[in-house]
Amino acid sequence: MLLRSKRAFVCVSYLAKNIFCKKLFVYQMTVGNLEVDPSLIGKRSLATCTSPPTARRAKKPKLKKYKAKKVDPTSPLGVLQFEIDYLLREQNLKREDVCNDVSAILNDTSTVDGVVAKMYHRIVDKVKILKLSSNGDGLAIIENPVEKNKKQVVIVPFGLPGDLVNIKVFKTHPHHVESDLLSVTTPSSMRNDELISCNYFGKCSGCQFQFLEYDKQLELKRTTIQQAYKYFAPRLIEEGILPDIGSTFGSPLQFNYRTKLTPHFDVPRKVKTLEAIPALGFGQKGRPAWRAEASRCGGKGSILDIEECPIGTEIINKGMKNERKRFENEFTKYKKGATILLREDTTVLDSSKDTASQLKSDGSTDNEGNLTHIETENSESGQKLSKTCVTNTRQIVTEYIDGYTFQFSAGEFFQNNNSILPLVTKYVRENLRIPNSGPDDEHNLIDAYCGSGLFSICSSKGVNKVIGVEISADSVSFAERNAKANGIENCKFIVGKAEKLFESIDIPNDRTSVILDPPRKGCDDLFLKQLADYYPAKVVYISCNVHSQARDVEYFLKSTDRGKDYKVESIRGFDFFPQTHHVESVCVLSRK
Ligand SMILES: C[S@@+](CC[C@H](N)C(=O)[O-])C[C@H]1O[C@@H](n2cnc3c(N)ncnc32)[C@H](O)[C@@H]1O
Repeated sequence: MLLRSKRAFVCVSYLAKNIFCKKLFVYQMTVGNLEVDPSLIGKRSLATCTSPPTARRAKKPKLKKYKAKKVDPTSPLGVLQFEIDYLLREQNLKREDVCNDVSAILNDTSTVDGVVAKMYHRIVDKVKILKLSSNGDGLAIIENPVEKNKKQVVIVPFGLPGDLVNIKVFKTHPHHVESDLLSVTTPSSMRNDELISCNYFGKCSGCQFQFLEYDKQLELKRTTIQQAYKYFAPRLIEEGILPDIGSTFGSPLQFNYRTKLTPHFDVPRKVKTLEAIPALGFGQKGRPAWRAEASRCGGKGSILDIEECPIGTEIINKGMKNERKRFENEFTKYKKGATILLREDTTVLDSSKDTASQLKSDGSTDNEGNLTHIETENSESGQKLSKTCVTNTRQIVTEYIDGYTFQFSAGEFFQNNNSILPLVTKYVRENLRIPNSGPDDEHNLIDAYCGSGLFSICSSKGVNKVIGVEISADSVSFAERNAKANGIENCKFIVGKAEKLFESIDIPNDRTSVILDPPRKGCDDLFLKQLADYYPAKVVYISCNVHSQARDVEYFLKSTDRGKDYKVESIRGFDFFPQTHHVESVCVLSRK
């Protein structure tokens, strides 16, 4: 009866060192209005029982232990730890003020379904969003529902600083909780929901910023870079040796720019044959309720069923439509989940010839088996172009950038927003110049992490020698082919880890600039040490993870033998991914 009325007697067994002296405390609690001795919670887990304790010696319950996963500090979860610390400092709080009793939730063996979890995972009204994380989520401070002297740091996706919101907390971590945004009661001055152009925005994990004016997005990305250097290059900040972070370069296209999308689907384990078509699209971000439009779309699973993506290019969206149709007919063949590749492929058309005869034979086809293509024009050169959508990872894709032709395997790395690439390659080229050099002075380039040769080739004019190094043999073979196809003879490419470069380097360091464009995890210390020993005239470091870039720049300047001889000339962001939180950062280093 008591249980029905949502009242339970919760026994908190306080497992002190001396088990014989174990005291059993009985606390009466009401779900959502708990009266418990807070000093007990947090020390041991809560165990519930429906009958009063007897004199018999209770069996020592096995407690589940919370195991924190090791995270790379420059990964989103790692960066969040810095963001929490900074937020706490601003709010005059300490880590211990916001720690959650995760083991109490883990060991919630209540017969009244998850009593402890229910206390933590509740609706909270009128939450003021204080900050934005680098992941594009709102951050706020709320009361701890169990330990009344404590608070909680809460992550609110789609919450903007200044918003007053209602949320539902659904997951507890040691020093933060996750929530869904239920409604915005008072909007932030930054928020303009009328700008949202996608039905799935607010539910899909792809975009975070569609409700922001573009200038505001660029400003926020600059803040992300500033914060990243604060967290990961504190010595450089303390010494005041970093330049102001420049304004972020915008993307010429703010929608329809992504030349690659990878929708996916899941097949539940143990299902032998699928009976209904699974959702095909992108990951869902929690269970938000703040946008009625989004709530109606995409289904309820962890993968949203997505028909169209406004940041994808036109041909990618056509390809997505074709592949969804094909999936409708073929889904029963799949035993496991999979990812579908959609990659834009471009052909320059000879206007004197028939278009159909110039199209490549492979690519996404419509219901009737006809290759789907669109015809368009290069706004700069006026060339007629045909676009198709490639779905086979091994197929060769062509892109035209800066007047050069690039080919690569559809499944290998290539930048995803070709509208911004001419701006980026120009900026990199200009910043590679060695100060006080004349046009006839020797100038060489090293392109570490060169992929299929984008920066090597776009910077090769007027340069004596370019050496690219790249771990993927496939990408290197394309880099070689691309140099040849563009009539470039001064580029040489090496397969291997970036540091392999220094094994047999034959170009003078004083006349050499280095391009670094590593993957998200950044450069290895070994590579940075060898780079400093090589002592190049300039370094241009391009990064898709400004946090690992900041860490590497501090390491290079402060922990390598010759790093102290360098200064940071400039740091600027490039917005490769409008509407999302991502930002690319370019840092230029030169000798003092
Ligand atoms: C961000 S991509 C840049 C590629 C190229 N600069 C571009 O813009 O197309 C990073 C590249 O580094 C390569 N890579 C990853 N780890 C590497 C390593 N240890 N040494 C050399 N290359 C590596 C990847 O295969 C990938 O092509």
